[in-house]
Amino acid sequence: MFDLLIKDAQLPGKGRVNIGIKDGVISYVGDRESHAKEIIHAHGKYVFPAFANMHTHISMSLLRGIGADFSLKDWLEKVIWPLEGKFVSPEFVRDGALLGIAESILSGTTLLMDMYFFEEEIGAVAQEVGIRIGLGFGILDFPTKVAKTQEEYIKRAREFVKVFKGAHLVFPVLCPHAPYTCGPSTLLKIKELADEENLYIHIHVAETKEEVERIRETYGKTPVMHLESLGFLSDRVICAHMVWLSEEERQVVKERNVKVVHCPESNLKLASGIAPVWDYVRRGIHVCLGTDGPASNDNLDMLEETSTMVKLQRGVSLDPKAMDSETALRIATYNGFSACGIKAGKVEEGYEADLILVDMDKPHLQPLYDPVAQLIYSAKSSDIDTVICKGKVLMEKRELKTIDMDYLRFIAKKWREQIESSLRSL
Ligand SMILES: CSC[C@H]1O[C@@H](n2cnc3c(O)ncnc32)[C@H](O)[C@@H]1O
Ligand SMILES: [Zn+2]
Repeated sequence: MFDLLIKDAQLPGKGRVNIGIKDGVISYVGDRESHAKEIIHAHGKYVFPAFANMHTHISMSLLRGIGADFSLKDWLEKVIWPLEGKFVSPEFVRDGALLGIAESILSGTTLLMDMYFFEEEIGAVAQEVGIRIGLGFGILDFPTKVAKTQEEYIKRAREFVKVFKGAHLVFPVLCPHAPYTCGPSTLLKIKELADEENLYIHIHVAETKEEVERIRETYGKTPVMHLESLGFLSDRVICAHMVWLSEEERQVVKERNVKVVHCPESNLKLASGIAPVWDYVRRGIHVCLGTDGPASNDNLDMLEETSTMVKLQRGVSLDPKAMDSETALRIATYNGFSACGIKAGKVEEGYEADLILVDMDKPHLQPLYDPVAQLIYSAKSSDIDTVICKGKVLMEKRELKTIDMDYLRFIAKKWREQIESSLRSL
C-alpha cells in the first residue's frame, strides 16, 4: 500500500498515469489502480519535478524592494549591510525564512540552498514546514553577528555541522561569502573542514567585472584561477553567479566538476551582466539555477527564473535553438538536486517524490501542444496547484498545508513598520 497516490496525472511524453509514493520515494508510475493512505485526484493536471533554488538568502524577503537601483557593490555597502547590521537577529531570520519558504512552496520549489546569518533558525522553520534546505551561515574576514574572528567562525561552523549533519530534510553547508570577503587562509580552513566532514561549499564567485578586477589586483589572478591555485575547487563546490569567466576558467570548472548556479534575474537587476550558461552547458559544465535573495531579484519564483534564463541565452547568442526547454527544465530541477547528492528531479520510479502538479487547463495555456515548453513560456507560478516534498503534500489546490497565511501578513507588517523609518537615513 502506498503512502500517497496521485491519480490521473498527465506525465509529459507518457500520457495519463497514477503515481504511487512510499517512504518519500516514487515507487510506481503507470496505469494500475492501487490503495493508498492518502489520494490526490490530479484530474489531468500535469506532473513535473519540483524546482531546486540553488542560491538564495530567503530571510532577505523582509528587505524586498529596498535599494532597487544600485550596483552590487553599492547595494551591499550602502544599503544592505547597514540594514543587516541594524535589523538582523534570530527573530528577523526566522520570520524572513517563513515568508521566503511560503513564497517558495507557492511557486513550486522544494529545495533551497541558503546562505545567511543565524541559519539554525532557518533549519528549524524548514523542518517544521517540511521543505529541504542546504543551510550555511556566511563566513567573512570581518566581524558579523555570527562571529568576530576567523577562529570563531570556524569553531561555530564545526558546531553547526554537528547539529545539522544527518538531520531530516536539512543539511549543513559551508558558506565562505566570496573570494573578495574571504582571504586564502579562511578559504583553506573551510576547505579543510569540508574535506574532513564531506560537506558542500557554497560561495559567490565572479559575480561582477569589478570583482574580477579586485581579485586580479590582489592576487594577480582571475577569481576561479585564484581558487584553483589554492586547491579549493572540487565537485562539492557550488559557485553562485559565475558571470565573468575566461576560457581558462571555464576549462577548470569543467575539469573539477564545480557546480555553477546561474542567477539571471539578480544579475540583471544589479546590472552585473549575463552569464554565458549555454556555453557552459555545451561544455558539459553542471549548471543549476537560483534566484539569489528576494531583495535583489525581487522574488523567489523559479518558473519565472527559468523563462528568463532561456530568453537571455537566445537573445545574447542570436540562436533560437540555444537552451531548449527540456534542458532548461533539467537545469531548474534535476541539476539542483543532483548537485547536492539528492536523488530527485525526475518523475521516475526510484526518485524521491519532489513533484508539482500544474493546472494547464487555463486559457493562457491552451491549446496545449508542448507541455514542457508551455510550462516555461506560458505558465505562471500561480498555475502550480500542488507541491509535494519528499512525499509530503505541502500545498494542495494552492492552499499551504503547513503555513498560516494570516501569520505571514502579520510578520510582513511588523517588519515593515520597524524597517521603513530607517530607509530615510540611508
Ligand atoms: C553573510 S551571509 C550572505 C551575505 O550575502 C549578501 N548578499 C546577498 N546577495 C548577494 C550577492 O548577490 N552577492 C554578494 N553578496 C550578497 C547578504 O546580504 C549577506 O550579507
Ligand atoms: Zn547571493
